Order: sequence, then structure tokens, then C-alpha cells
Amino acid sequence: MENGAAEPVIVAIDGPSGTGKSSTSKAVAAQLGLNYLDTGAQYRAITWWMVTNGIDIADPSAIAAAAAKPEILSGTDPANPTITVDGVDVSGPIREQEVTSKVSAVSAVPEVRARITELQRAIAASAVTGIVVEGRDIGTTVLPDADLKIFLTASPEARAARRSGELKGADLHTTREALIKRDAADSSRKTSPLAKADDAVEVDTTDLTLQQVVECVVTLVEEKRAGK
Ligand SMILES: Nc1ncnc2c1ncn2[C@@H]1O[C@H](COP(=O)(O)OP(=O)(O)O)[C@@H](O)[C@H]1O
Ligand SMILES: Nc1ccn([C@H]2C[C@H](O)[C@@H](COP(=O)(O)OP(=O)(O)O)O2)c(=O)n1
Repeated sequence: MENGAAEPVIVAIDGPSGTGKSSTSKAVAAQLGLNYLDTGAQYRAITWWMVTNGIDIADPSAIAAAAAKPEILSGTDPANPTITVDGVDVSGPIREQEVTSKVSAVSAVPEVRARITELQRAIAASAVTGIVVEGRDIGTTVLPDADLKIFLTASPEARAARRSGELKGADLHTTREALIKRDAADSSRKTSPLAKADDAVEVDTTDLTLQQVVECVVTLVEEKRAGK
């Protein structure tokens, strides 16, 4: 560019639960001075609103009819990501078991996806230096023209061990089964399922430290920026 400012860089990071998307994306964004968007938090937030407002989660038409109602706002500073619904900070409640067990059903409803996808594209378009966006369908559907697409994987055992660690010693077997069930639901839904984009770089994080994954992604972004 004539004024010497770099073009905004858009990085899409997708993959199943517990592969390290959130931790990697936050660290990469912080290191490169980019914004950060956790799209799973948005789907969790709309699910929290449905539960709180007594919408029947087993009824996709009831979810669809309510999908436009909540106002969901995401703060995209990687050092302090925030999420509010109608002005209420929901960062705690959206991580609770009730939301986790219902989020796949809510996020499978096409009207929910259309609404949230629109929010995601607007946030990405307004990021001045660029943004790291993490989720399930970012590289395939939300931002198919992203500069760099990463698909993180890890064995179910590694993912369950990471999640049980977070849940303070939750039973490993139960955590593993719940993860597998949620991934299967997210991968098999009709509208923009969890999938690797054809042009995504796959990184298996099973035997890598978080630092190694971050370094790998930062290097890939820098190579892209250098036009390699
Ligand atoms: N490469 C890694 N090695 C070990 N633990 C990791 C690694 N990447 C992430 N973690 C840990 O695993 C847990 C889940 O990571 P998170 O980034 O939330 O995954 P996701 O967003 O894909 O669900 C977190 O506690 C995180 O610190
Ligand atoms: N882009 C996205 C991101 C998340 N979702 C749905 C499917 C996921 O099971 C839930 C929660 O995502 P989240 O990234 O918070 O899940 P984990 O951190 O991996 O437990 O949201 C989605 O459908 N599309």
C-alpha cells in the first residue's frame, strides 16, 4: 500500500473441541497485534439466551423464530475477550454444562447460523490490522477468502485429558464420550458442519506444546505476509 500500512490479515482457525483453537488463536493474535474472535462463545451466548428465556431446545422452529432477538456483542482484544447478551456479561454462564450440552442443537439451526455468521463477517471486516477467527466453519463458510486457514486436530485422548484438566479432575471417560458426541453432532449437521477447508493447513497438536503450535501458526502468518 502507498502509505506503507500493511493490509489487514485474516486468519481462520477451525477444528474439533479441545484441539487448542482458543489458546492458540489468542496467543497468535496477541503476538501479531491482531484482533481475536471466539465464534464458539457466540453460539454459546445465543444458546444461553434460549435456555434463559425458556425456548424449547428440542424444537428447531422455536429456536429459529427467536434467533434474531438477542443482541450479542463480542469484544475482540485477545488480552481481554468479552461477550455480552443484551448488555449482560455471560462469559461465565456460557461455559456451564447446561449450555455445553445444548449448544450443538442450537447451532445446527440455519437461522441461528445465518444471524451469527453475519455478525462474524461484520466484525472481521472492521478489524483494522486483521483478526484471528476461531470456530468450526470459518475457513469453509464464514471467511472462505481468509489469508491463512488452519485446521487443528488432536487425538480424542489428548483432547479429553486437556478438557478434564480444565474441569478440575472431571472423569476422563465421561469427558471423552461427551467430546466425541458433540464433534459428531457438529460434523454431521446439514448447515456448515465442522470441516477442514480444502486449502487449510492441518496441524496435529497431539504431541506439540501450546508454544510449539503458536510458533507454527505465527510462522505461517509471517510467510503469508511476506508473500511466500
Ligand atoms: N498443544 C497443547 N498441549 C497441551 N495442552 C493444550 C494445548 N493446546 C491447548 N491446550 C490446553 O487444552 C485446553 C483446551 O484448549 P482450547 O484452546 O480451549 O481448545 P479449543 O478452543 O479447541 O476447544 C486448554 O486448557 C489449553 O490450555
Ligand atoms: N464456528 C462455530 C463455532 C462453534 N460452533 C458450535 C459447535 C460447538 O460445539 C459449540 C461450542 O464451540 P466452542 O468452540 O466454544 O467449543 P469448545 O471450546 O471446543 O468446547 O458451538 C459452531 O457451530 N460453529
